[in-house]
Amino acid sequence: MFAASKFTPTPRKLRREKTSASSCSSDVDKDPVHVYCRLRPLKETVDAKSCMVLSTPQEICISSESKGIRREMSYKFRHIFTSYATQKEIFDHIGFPLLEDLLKGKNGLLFAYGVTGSGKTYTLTGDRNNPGIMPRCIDTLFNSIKDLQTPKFIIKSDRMNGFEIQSETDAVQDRLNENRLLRATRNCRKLNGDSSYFVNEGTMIPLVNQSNAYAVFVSYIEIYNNSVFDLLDESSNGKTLQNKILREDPNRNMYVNGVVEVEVKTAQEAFELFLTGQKRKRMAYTNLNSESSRSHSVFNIRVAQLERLPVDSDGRPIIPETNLLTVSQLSIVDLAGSERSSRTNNTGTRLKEASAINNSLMNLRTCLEVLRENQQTNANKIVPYRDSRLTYLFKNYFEGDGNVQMIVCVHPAITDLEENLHVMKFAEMTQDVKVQKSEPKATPIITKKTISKRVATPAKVMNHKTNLLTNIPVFKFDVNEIDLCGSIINDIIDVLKQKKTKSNEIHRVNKTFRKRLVDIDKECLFNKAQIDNLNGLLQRQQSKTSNLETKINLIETKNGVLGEKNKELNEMVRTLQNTIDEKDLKLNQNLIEKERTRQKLALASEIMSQELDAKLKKQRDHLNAAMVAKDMQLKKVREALEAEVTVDVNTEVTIQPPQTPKSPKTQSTVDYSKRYTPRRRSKSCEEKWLEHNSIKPVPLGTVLQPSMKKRKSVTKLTKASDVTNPKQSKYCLLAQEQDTDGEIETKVYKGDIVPTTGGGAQVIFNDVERLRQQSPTASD
Ligand SMILES: Nc1ncnc2c1ncn2[C@@H]1O[C@H](COP(=O)(O)OP(=O)(O)OP(=O)(O)O)[C@@H](O)[C@H]1O
Repeated sequence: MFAASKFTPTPRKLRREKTSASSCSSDVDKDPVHVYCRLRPLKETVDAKSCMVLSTPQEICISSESKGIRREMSYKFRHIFTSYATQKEIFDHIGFPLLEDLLKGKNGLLFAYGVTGSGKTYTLTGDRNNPGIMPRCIDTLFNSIKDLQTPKFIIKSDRMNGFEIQSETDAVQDRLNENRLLRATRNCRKLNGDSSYFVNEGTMIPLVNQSNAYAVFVSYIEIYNNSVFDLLDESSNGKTLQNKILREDPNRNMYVNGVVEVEVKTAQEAFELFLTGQKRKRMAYTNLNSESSRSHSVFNIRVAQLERLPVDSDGRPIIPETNLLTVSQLSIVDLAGSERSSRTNNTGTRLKEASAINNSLMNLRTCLEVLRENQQTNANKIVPYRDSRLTYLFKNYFEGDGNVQMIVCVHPAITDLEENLHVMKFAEMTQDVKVQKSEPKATPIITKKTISKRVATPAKVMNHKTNLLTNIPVFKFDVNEIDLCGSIINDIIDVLKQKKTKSNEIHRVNKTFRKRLVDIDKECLFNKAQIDNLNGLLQRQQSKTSNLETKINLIETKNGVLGEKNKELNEMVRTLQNTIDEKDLKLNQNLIEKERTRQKLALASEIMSQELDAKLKKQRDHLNAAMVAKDMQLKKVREALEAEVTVDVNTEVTIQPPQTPKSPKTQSTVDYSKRYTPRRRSKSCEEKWLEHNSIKPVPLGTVLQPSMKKRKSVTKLTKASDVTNPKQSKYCLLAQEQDTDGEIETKVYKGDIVPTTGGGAQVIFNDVERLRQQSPTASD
């Protein structure tokens, strides 16, 4: 980006010497940074009054009142433009001198600084009706060099801050290529008539060196979020612009690597390019400016000057093998406005942009402060140019390779006061910084290719010879040694041949070297992109690894805790296992014991069952015998009853149900003891007696009589139903006999009639009453 010429690298050492020399040089060789101030008209929407008054064209007075305290401050600048100042006035004061210097081969830097919306873009660019400094510079430049321009592509940018001079043949070839490209792609560089900024007021620089041929190149870059982008880069094809890197050339001049530098031959072409770049520039709506620049933009105009080329008989230029090339550059920088987020209320992307803008402006301020301190106190502090792209790109200017000018734009409303005070303070301080006066530097350049045979003319040959004959050894000869002339001429021819061969060889080597350099540069870019990718990958991997490590640590800690728990549980399991084993053992023992007991019981039960069987058999036999005896007795009782014989009352007559021997094996076992349990009749139930008398009983004649309310008296039991009648529940048998005294004794045998299962009944005697009459007179 900075003026430089190839093939004449200044060693770093020399450069350092120069820097130190410059620092020691007297103030006569230095120029202070020229700072101008421009007040813009008050915004219509703001009803605030202006808080600034011009005391003189160089001094501005700012008054403010806060909390009842009135403050007044004044700032001095090289010149202050009021809000009535026209764009032309501004150009005449600032742009014109810069342009003059540019055509004299001197570099210049003009930057506009100020709060957002203060009129920086307006001042530098302007609008259709009021073109700013930049379009006026372009216009004036082309007005001045109109007929002094080199044919296109004679001087060609190598995109590494250098230029090369081409032969006319190569230039023609390039021109054809360009035309072909324009036709094929309808490139936006093709003139489309949009000359929004085109002004032609005919302004010209008067004393332009007429013996030089000029070539003008423009480039347009922006620094957005501290990254550099080429606004004329057509390769982006509407996609996102590629981030460019800043480099130092062999002369330690900063430049944007690979930036597109377009050679323009008319002002209109330059405007077209500017508009193309402007469309790509990042602008956005903010609370304070509807079209706020979100980046710093730099429009570069480079002028390359060659000694005027001779022309052949056809009027075509004759390109010498070497020539002095002077390159100068004017950088017009539209800084993004400083802004306070409290006023803009920016968020998201806008806020990020604002932060990048403020950071780079702050760094610009720091650099200038350090520079001033170094100059004023002879200190040797490091100027932090590298901290932001903006300052790094322009470091050469501040170190003395160009004229630096600043225009401070101010909106004089009270609302902007606080921010304006900061701006003014900085601007005033900047004036104290002194910059080495820049001098034009002409660099010898070797033509890229040998002169085309087609354009060779005697004039050219002469020129060619003149160049080649420099540094040729001097051959002296005497007229007496005229014979030697032939050999001397041969020697001269040899030397010339050698020189030409060498020159050709150098050119070839040079060409190869340059090609290699370009390749290396491309490789470097590619490698850089790859390194960036790899770095990104590495960072991602590193963050992944650290995440994983954290996870592993956590897992290990958990694992340790779980291991401890596991140990405890294992211990518990072992204890429980032991308990289970012990219990199992006991259980087994119990089972064995139980089995033994069961076997014993089975044996005992077998024995008992045998014994019981034997006893049962014995009892059954006994009962059978008893049954037989009973049956016999009953038979006798029946016979006795039937024969109306007196029953032996002492014998209890019981009709037993038939007894079946109990056998455990017989299923139809009947529990007769239960079945034949005498049923007790309810006492409330009235008892009915069956009174069994003799045919003619003797009257009882006793005071007490047997208690039988209801009775049925019979003398003979003829049929079973006499007894089984269910209404009768009591039976009594009256028996009378005479004792030894001749007294009649009546015995009443009482019993319950109990029904039997066979449908019969049995009488169970349970009471005997003896009734007897005794005379009180009878002797005992
Ligand atoms: N001197 C002036 N005369 C008339 N209009 C002006 C002047 N200065 C600025 N303006 C107008 O003010 C508005 C904001 O100006 P401009 O865009 O130049 O501000 P800026 O400082 O570049 O802002 P930012 O830093 O946000 O990009 C524009 O509409 C512009 O036309």
